[in-house]
Amino acid sequence: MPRPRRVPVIVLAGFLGSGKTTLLNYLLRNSGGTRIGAIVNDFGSIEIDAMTVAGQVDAMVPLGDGCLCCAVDTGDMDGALDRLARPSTGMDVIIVEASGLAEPESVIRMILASGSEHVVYGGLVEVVDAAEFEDVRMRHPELERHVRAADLVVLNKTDRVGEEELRRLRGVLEGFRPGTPVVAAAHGRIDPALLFDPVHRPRPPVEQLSFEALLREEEDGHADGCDAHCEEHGGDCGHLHGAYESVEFTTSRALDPRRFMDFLDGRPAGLYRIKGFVHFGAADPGNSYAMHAVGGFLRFTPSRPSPPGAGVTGVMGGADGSDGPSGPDRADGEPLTQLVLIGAGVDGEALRKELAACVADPSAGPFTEPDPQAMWGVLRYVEADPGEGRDGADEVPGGEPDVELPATEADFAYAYDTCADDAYGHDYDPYDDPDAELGR
Ligand SMILES: Nc1nc2c(ncn2[C@@H]2O[C@H](COP(=O)(O)OP(=O)(O)OP(=O)(O)O)[C@@H](O)[C@H]2O)c(=O)[nH]1
Repeated sequence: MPRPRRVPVIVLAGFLGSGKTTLLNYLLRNSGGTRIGAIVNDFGSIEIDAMTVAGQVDAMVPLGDGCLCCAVDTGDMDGALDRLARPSTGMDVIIVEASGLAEPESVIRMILASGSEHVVYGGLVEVVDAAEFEDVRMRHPELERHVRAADLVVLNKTDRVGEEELRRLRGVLEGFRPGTPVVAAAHGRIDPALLFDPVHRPRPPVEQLSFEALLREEEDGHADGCDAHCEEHGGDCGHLHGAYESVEFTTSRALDPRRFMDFLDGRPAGLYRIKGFVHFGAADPGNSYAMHAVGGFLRFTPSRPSPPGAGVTGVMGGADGSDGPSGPDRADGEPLTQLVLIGAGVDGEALRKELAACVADPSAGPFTEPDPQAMWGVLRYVEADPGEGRDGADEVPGGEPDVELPATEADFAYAYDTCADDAYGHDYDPYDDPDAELGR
């Protein structure tokens, strides 16, 4: 009897904010005819990554809160794999996006141990943030182990470092495990054939997987999720997520852009990652923003309106034809602000209070006159979605965003364009530019 066709399962890992979701979305947009199923594991109960991926993928299963690698009960993962891989779905490949704090080896072990006869482990892709790698590995040397376990290393965010630094980093990464391909990329734009067509891969990942290393760890008693191990070690299992906590913040009321920018400017050093969707109500009624902070990096991306009828869960339901980040909405169609903040040694309660203090004055209704000046602080960090488009056709950094700007404010549009032109400069300040000040 012929063996059933088995769908390769690729693990996409990398530290917080390194660009996993960006890369996944790029692959989804540029997959040609390949049918991709995605399993997304968010660290934090608001599934921001899942929201960003849904709508672009053939089938997506969010695995929700907490680190996949900690799950003692692997039933969710098994169920998701089996559902996505069963022959009736016609799936060609499944990508598991691990949380930014997951132990990739644990996730791999889960896949290897899967009871599903329809899947086969397809390799580990480790995404490395070129701009943050050295700082992060000083704090978390275990990152080196993650890179060593990879079958393909994507050195992402190359646009944020100079050529010399890039060469140096490439050397460092190649040195961890000589022979493992290191691919440089900006905005996760790698050749999908590196992942989807094992025949054309530089090295077949399944062969490259170090079963021995995994088995050795298993013998060391650190293989079935980390909970028991964590307990034994007083909560410190050496896994990255042991030191981190996530804080969620949701409000249906608009944020005041000035207060919110003050909050971001003064964020505590341990608060490494913030992601989610923000709306500023009267200050900018035409737009909601996807926002990302990674270390000192901050970006707002105008998000597309949710598809009609998406309701409270936005685009979480799966393929819906939209092709960009789309924020969550309340049942009445008004946008929601939803943020996940992830950090080490942060005071969650204090952060929530500070964010609550950023809520705009309720007397300013959602659609009163826009206040362009209030938005200037935000606009300094706005860029169009650079991952947009297929095959790089319209992937001009800082290109014209596909969103409606406030029609009443030509000045606002001018400031917006000018900031967007400087999307990668980080230091453009409309306050310093007399020409930009009122768009004249
Ligand atoms: N400049 C620059 N920014 C990038 C690049 N890749 C991703 N980003 C931005 O980095 C931020 C984080 O990217 P994500 O793809 O969400 O990172 P992630 O690894 O999925 O994040 P977590 O799931 O929180 O771990 C977003 O603002 C991205 O637009 C890149 O190559 N260059």
